[in-house]
Amino acid sequence: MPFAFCTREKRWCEFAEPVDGESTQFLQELAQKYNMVIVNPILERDVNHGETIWNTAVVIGNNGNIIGIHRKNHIPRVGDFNESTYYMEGNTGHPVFETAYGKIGVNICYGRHHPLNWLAFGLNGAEIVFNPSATVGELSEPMWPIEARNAAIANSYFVGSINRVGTEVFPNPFTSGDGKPQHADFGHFYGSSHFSAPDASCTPSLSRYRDGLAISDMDLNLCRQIKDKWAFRMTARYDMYASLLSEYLKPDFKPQVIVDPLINKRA
Ligand SMILES: NC(=O)NCCC(=O)O
Repeated sequence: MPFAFCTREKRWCEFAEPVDGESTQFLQELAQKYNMVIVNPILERDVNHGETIWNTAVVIGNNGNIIGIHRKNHIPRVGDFNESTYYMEGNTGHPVFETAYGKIGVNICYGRHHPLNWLAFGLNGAEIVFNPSATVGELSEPMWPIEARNAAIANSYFVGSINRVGTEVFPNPFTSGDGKPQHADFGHFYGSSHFSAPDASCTPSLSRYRDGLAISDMDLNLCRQIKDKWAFRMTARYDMYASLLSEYLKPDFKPQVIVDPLINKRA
């Protein structure tokens, strides 16, 4: 489907489909035929819950079976990414799917800006986290080579960064409350898909302008080897952060700031 969430027009909901809908069925056949695990990002319509719309990744096993789903946790409210008009934050947590080829998680698009989102897939044992994205150059390109690579290092797993390629123009111009004149062009989806590894290595990126297929070997033993070497999990001090977060969530939270009693002395 077009990445039409910029428009806020509800007609694009017509593209929504159930988890086992047309696109999943199409990919189920391919998964079985080619012995592949496939991540299928869809606009999900949940008919059992009042037609709720979600941004969902369906994970299909190499026997063509649906292993499970993950719903996007963090919904952007930036630039033309008016996705909150269509769906709410996901309710599936941070599932890791144990497949024939490894334990995989899916951090959907804007979730890559949230280090705790990456962490949670790691805590659940992910060996590869895929980040299917639709993002444009003007907004996020400077961040693109950094965030996933950093997540791979910090969490001792591989990351697959996947981005849409090309430009989309919509029938009706839209605005996004950012002072820019109305426009119908969403901007350039800059592709640049690649894989990052826990040892900080990274594959070359695919093109910014053409569709492509990235094929990469991944030795999943590297996840454990890097954990043994760097011990990030063992040195992480989760207890300290858990207690800070639980304090932070309280309405009467006071930031731990110690003011220099002499701060104004030279004024
Ligand atoms: N689709 C989506 O979540 N895009 C947000 C933009 C970004 O995170 O770069």
